[in-house]
Amino acid sequence: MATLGAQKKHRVTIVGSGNWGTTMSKLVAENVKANPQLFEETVQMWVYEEEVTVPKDSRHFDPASELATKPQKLSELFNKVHENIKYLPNITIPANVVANPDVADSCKDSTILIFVLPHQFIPRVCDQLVGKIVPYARAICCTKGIDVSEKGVRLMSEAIGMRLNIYCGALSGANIASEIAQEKYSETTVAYDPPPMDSRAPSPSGSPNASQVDLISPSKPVPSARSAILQALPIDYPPLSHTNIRRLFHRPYFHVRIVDDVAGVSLGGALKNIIALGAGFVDGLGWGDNAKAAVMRVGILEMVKFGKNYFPDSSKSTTFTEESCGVADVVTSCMGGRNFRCAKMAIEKGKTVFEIEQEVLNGQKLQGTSTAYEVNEFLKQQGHEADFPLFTAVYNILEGNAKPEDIPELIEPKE
Ligand SMILES: NC(=O)C1=CN([C@@H]2O[C@H](COP(=O)(O)OP(=O)(O)OC[C@H]3O[C@@H](n4cnc5c(N)ncnc54)[C@H](O)[C@@H]3O)[C@@H](O)[C@H]2O)C=CC1
Ligand SMILES: O=C(CO)COP(=O)(O)O
Repeated sequence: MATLGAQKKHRVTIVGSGNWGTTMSKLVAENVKANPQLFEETVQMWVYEEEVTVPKDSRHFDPASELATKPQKLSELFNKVHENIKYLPNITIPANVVANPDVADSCKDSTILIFVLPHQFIPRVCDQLVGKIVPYARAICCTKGIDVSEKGVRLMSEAIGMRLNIYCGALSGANIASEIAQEKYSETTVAYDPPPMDSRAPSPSGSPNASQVDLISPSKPVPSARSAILQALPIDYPPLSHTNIRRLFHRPYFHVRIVDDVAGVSLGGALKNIIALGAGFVDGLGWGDNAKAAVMRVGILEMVKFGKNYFPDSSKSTTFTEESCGVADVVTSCMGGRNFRCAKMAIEKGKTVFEIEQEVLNGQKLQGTSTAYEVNEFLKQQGHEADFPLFTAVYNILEGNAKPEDIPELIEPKE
């Protein structure tokens, strides 16, 4: 690891390289370059390897050349042309992002792991990292989804943190990746609130220094199970204070607000994808903006209720209303998100959302479909399906048990 005198620098890995993952690599790479006292210049990006063929109109290759016609490994092509031609075409990514197809190698020695994978792949990828990362690494989950099992519901940040024994915060907001990649202004919400650590790990370079402690809310009790497994960041690293976390993500075109409500931020991102499917269904029927607004209103109420009911100690309803990760993300997702667009197209073309996803997304993944199933499985476990009529209606439409035309009746409060 590179050092600056006695001070080490944080090494950053982006775990994921889809549409948002690659966009995240761009903005983080710009920020590590702008903050060389805090971060190593090279940003690793784990690429789920696949063979790709360069599009005929690619700006990088002569269409007649062998490279333009022969399938190539996505990671190798990325490192050659500094563009993810499959998941974020026509956007140049800074040269300090290095694509790496080996997930353990990409995360080795990194103190900051940024997870940006479709949520269904998170458990398997984390399992490959167990025992392969530095024990005091910190993670931020930019994935939108939840983790449901017979034991109940967990945030993706919890799924990551518990598998890897590290602290994991969350980043979520009204963030359509292609707009951010083009440096169009948007806001986001970062929740970062690791439990306070009593002291920093022993360091050869000196005793713990209060100004460098990376604790954020000293007033919060440390849950004993978590404090037992979490390791303090060694003193010779810059603290991961809110200021430094903000330096990692904030750009002139990407404004960051930091909060401590990891549950609220994570739930907003996950649940809005179900609402966006509902909005797409009514838009696909040609019912117009009033119908869409009705679906959004009911969806927002269910989102707030879900947090209150199932994460009562950790989520705050104000996060949904005041921060980008709540109502604002519902709005943008119901106007231009992939879940909205695919649900709308499914109704217009008389196909299922799953078929449309395969046909039009070129490998990108919807998160609303699996989240609707996961939320429904959890609500069934609780016997609470009727308390969340929109979430239940979206699930039933996906399953073929209800029609989009039934939505007004399905979401009407029952006597
Ligand atoms: N694209 C967007 O506008 C935004 C996406 N997000 C969230 O970020 C997360 C990641 O989404 P994107 O980066 O957009 O991905 P994407 O949907 O564009 O791409 C799918 C990704 O999954 C990878 N993949 C396919 N099979 C895999 C496997 N078996 N194991 C591991 N990876 C595999 C592909 O290589 C690709 O990188 C999702 O939870 C999404 O909701 C959040 C904000 C904005
Ligand atoms: O999360 C997003 C916008 O904030 C992107 O939503 P989609 O996955 O529906 O495109």
